[in-house]
Formats: sequence, structure tokens, C-alpha cells
Amino acid sequence: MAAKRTEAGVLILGMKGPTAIGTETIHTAMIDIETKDGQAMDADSDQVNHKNGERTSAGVKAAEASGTGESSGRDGSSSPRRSEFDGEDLVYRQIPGEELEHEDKEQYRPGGFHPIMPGDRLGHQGRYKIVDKLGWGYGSTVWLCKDSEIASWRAVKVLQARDSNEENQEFKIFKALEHVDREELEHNNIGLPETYFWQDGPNGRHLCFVSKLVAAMDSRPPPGYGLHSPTLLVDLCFQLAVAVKYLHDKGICHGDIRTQNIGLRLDDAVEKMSQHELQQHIGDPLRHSEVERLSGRPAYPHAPGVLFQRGSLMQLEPNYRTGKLVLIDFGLSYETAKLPPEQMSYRSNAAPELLFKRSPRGPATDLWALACVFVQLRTPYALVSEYDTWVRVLQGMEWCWGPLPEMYRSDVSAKLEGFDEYFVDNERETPWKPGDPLSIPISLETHRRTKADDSDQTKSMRHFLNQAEQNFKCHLTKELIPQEFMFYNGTSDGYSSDEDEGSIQHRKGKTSTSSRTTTLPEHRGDKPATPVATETTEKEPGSEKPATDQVLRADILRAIARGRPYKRGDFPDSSNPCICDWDDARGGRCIRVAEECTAEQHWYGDPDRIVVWQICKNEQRVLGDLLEGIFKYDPNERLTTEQVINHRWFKQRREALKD
Ligand SMILES: Nc1ncnc2c1ncn2[C@@H]1O[C@H](COP(=O)(O)OP(=O)(O)OP(=O)(O)O)[C@@H](O)[C@H]1O
Repeated sequence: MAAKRTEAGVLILGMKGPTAIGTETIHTAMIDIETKDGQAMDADSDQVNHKNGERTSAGVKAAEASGTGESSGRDGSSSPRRSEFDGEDLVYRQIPGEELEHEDKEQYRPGGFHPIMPGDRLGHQGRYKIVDKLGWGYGSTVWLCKDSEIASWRAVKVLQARDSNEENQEFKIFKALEHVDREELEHNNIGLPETYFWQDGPNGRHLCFVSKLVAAMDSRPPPGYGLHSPTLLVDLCFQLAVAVKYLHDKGICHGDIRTQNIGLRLDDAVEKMSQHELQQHIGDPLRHSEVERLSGRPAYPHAPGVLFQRGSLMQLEPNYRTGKLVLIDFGLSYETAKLPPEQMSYRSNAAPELLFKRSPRGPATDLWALACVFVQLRTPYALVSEYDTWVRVLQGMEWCWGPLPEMYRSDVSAKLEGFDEYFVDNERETPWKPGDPLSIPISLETHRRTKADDSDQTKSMRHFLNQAEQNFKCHLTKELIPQEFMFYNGTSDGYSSDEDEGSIQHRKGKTSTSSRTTTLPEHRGDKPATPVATETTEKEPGSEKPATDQVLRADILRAIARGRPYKRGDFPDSSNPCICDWDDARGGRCIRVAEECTAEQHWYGDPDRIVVWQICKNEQRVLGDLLEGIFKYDPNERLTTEQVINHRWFKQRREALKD
């Protein structure tokens, strides 16, 4: 997916990694953005030994050869080393679809990523020993490292060389918060790096941030990690709001609030684990593919010989849960008073003013993204998919929030002229009128439907949650035995639910989502960081307990698990289920309970686990009210973080904090 530079100078980036949207897995890679200052520096490829992925880091080797070691420390500086780099030749062989599993290998070039492999050492005197890859983004690769000085595990984020300078936004935010008491940052769920250093290598000089390990969420936590308890999920949303408010109070906007930038703090015990112990949880580094140049010349020194899949610390999280959320990745953050001249953004969670207008970003833009994350955490849905094309995003917005208002229409209509995708109504005979959705058919059709049962457009969020609630989803394997599934029939505390509220049965055993061999230990339970207030519940006016027959019952699921054939009569009539006895590639079976069921609506999940998801009517109403207060097309009308934190949805959280 290519970057779109909007007229506002905002870069809307495509997303990394795979996701499942219905059955559609859309593959997009991070995209090339022009080198700002082109710190093209090269190294001598002869200095690197490479055989079958076993190698010494080009950077370390080079430094050893020069006898200087890496430049390190806060004032670290070094001069670039020369190489025989021939730019024309540095094109890598692409394997279709492989970019899903690892960073964009085209960025292994001068000015780009530092080539790193497990076993390499970074920092002054090789202080950080690379053990595994934890992730990557557009601008960096992130590595699990053993810090030899403090004998603890750390994450080291190594930025692309072209972004590695003191004008870097992440660097500026680090500097702005560097002197704040660490406890204060921790208390406010801010995952600021602890320190940084500079690393020289064949592709230039890289800024490296060192952070405590977190279990990065990356997307909504997968089933099976005990992160489906409504109480915990609402608490995570609350903690995120606290983090964003803290930044806003300091005059900083995060600029990139997505589940990918949320981590869950791990218990301190993880820091002191042996490598063996750690790898029992996350597995050994998993090789993904060799890196080959089209010319046939060695990938070195600019690229590693092998790319590795990332190891997820989420596998550790269930057993080392602290319930504490941290907001990470300040790469797109900025001081509100000093907007950077060039703004960048991911399309996912991007507010309309960012997508459609020249408006500068600000706290209200963060608020929009915050609300998107609330939805993503508390329901299994993303409102607008991060993988969608620009027009699809427009379509999604109109689907959710109604026709675009006047303030964006002229910009958008002009842009739409170039599109002839089927969902844009190019053939309409009448001119656009204010109030018409600009995209079809979903928005028009949906709006007719929405209007039919709820004439107030601002109720669209409730409508969304209600629809989502009806679409229970579950997923299970053929081998699953009756007791081995999780059944979250509860809702977050404070809301009425069915009598099975909160009952959880958890499957123990090996995970199968990753090809790494790992064991999922029994988790510590759903432990929100904010203690749960014990007193009960705020009853919403007009709230009603969901009828039992609308709730998917455990015994039916058990029957499913036994492999019994189904018929509609197995379910309560009112849920009118459609059972799709359909096998996915991994032997999982997907069962969807909904009014109608089409292949596109299946959900790909972990076939070892089953999750039943629900938000009761009462909570739909309260959360709907909060979301409606944030999802305003006009940024000036959105709630502030202060108002969000004080909203009824978080009442139990606030009360718990007071106790
Ligand atoms: N402290 C950490 N502990 C564990 N994993 C981490 C940590 N920091 C980052 N990661 C992992 O690395 C990934 C990339 O990190 P980050 O988002 O900071 O990089 P980025 O280059 O700024 O990405 P993007 O282009 O998406 O903004 C994260 O999504 C996460 O999976």
C-alpha cells in the first residue's frame, strides 16, 4: 500500500502485518516515505561473515574492525564508515505475502534499518545482547535484549538511520519527559523509554531506545489470554484514558493511539528470568526467510541474511499479569503547541479532520483514536479497518457516524472524483446534497436501516454496539473437550447480566497460533490494575436484564464441542442462529450465531479456543453514550479526556481508585 500525502501534508500510512476482517485477510506492507536527510552511509561488505544466517552483525564487526566500538551514550557521535555500496544493486528478492511476517526488507539500505540478528550485540561494549525480535514498525525494529550491565531483559528499539537525529519526534518527547519522576510516569501508564544510545552500522547511525519489556497488544488480544473479562477490558480502557489525559495535561499529543501501541506491563520477575525460562514461554527465534538480492550478491552488509518472525511476550502475559497498561511508541507524538511541519499518521483510528482536511491535529484527534481503541478492546470489532483503502475508510465513517458534514464535503467530493470503486456512487443522477452519504451502497442502505429504527443519528453508536452484541462469535476446535473453553457471559462490573456472569473456564495446554513451541500456563486470572469497587451497580434508567433466551448458553456450546450436529432448534428461537459447519485451514471450526451467516462473516481466530462475547443492553447504552460524545465529526464538539475519565462508563474505576 502506498503512502498518500494529503493536501494537509499528512502522510496516511498503510498498516503493517496481517489481520482478519471477516474472512478477508488483507496484506499490506509499510510503505516507502522519502528519505528526509538521506544519511546514506555504507560499510565494507567484506567485514561481514555470513553463512546460512549465522553471522556477526555488520555494525559490530565493523566497529570491531575499526577498533572504536559503537558510538554510544547520549552525546555519542561517530563518523560514517565508507563502503562499496552500489545503490542500483540493492534490490531484494520479494516473496509474495512474506512482508506480513517481518519488517519491510527494502528498508535495509543506507538510511534505513540496522541489520540485526539474534546473537548480535548493540550499545557501548556490546551491552545489549540480541536474543529475539519483538516487533517492527515503519520506522524501527524492536529487539528482546539482555542488558549485561543490569542483568535484565530489555526491549531495544532501533530506529531507521534517516530518522535518527535529535529532531526526531520520539527523541524530543523523550527529552521533554526525561526528567519526570519515573513513578509518576508509571502511575500514569506512560511507557517512556528508560534511556537511549546511538549505534553505528552499515546503513548509518541509529538512535536506539531502551525500554522495559511489555506484552505488546498488537491487535485485540487473542482468545485464550484471559483478556476477555469485561471488567479487565474496561479497566484497560480506563488506564489508556488516564495515559492520554496525562500527556494532554503535559501539552503532548500521542498522535498514534492504536492497540498496537498499547502494552501490558509484566511482573518484575520476568526481568530476571533465564534465557531458557523466557524461551520456554516465547519459543526460540523463528527464522522466516533468507534475504537475497536480485543481483545474487550477498545481502550483507546492508541487510541481515535472514529475517526472523517476532516473538510475542503476550505468551508470558497470562502468567505474569500485572493488569497495568502502558502506552508506548512516541514516534508520532508532538507537543501540542509545536506541531511538527510534516505530520504523519496511520489511517486506522485517524479522525476525519486528519483524513479529509487541512486541520491541524491536536488533543481532539487523539480523542477520536482513543474511542476507536475503546471499541476495539471492548468488542471484537474495529470500527474502521486499518487496512482499508481511503474510500473504504470514508464508507466506514459514513456507515458508523452518518453522512459527512459540510465541513469536509468539498474536500472529499473533489477527491472522490478520481475513484470509480464500486462503492462510490459515480452513477448517481442527482447531485450530492448536504446530508447524502458520499459513499454507497453500505452507507445508504445502512442509513435507511438505522434511521428506520432510530431516527436520531447520534444514536448510531448504540446501534453499532447492539448489532455487534447480537453477532456472538465463537470458535472452537474439533478436539476441544467440553470443559475446555472460556465462556465469558459476563459484562463489565456495574452492568446487569445473565446468571452465568463472569464464569470462565480456561483451557490449559499448548498454544497453536504460533509455530513457536510454547506453553500457555494457567493465567493468574483477570486482574485489573484498578481494583474493582465491590458495591453494585448503577442501574440505567429503563435498563433491562437481557432475556436468558437471548444468551448463548454454555450447554449448547458444550454440545457443539462434542461435535453434535446442530439444527436451529438447538438454540433459543430468538437468537435465530445459523450454524456454519465449516472447517478452516487449521482444522478449527467456526460457528456463528446470527440472523444470517455468509462466508464473508466468518471469523478467523485461534482454533484452540472459544470466546463468547457479549455486551449487555445496559452497558451498550452507557458505552454508546460515551462513544457518541467522542465520535463527532467536528473536533471542537468532542469530549475532552477529563470528561472521558469522568464518564459513567468508568464510574466503577473511579470509585475503586478513591477507596
Ligand atoms: N517495550 C517493548 N516490549 C515489547 N515489545 C515492544 C516494546 N516496544 C515495542 N515493541 C514491539 O515492537 C513493535 C514496534 O514498536 P513501535 O510501535 O514502537 O515501532 P514503530 O517503528 O514506531 O512502529 P509504527 O511504525 O507502527 O509506529 C510494537 O508494536 C511491539 O510489538
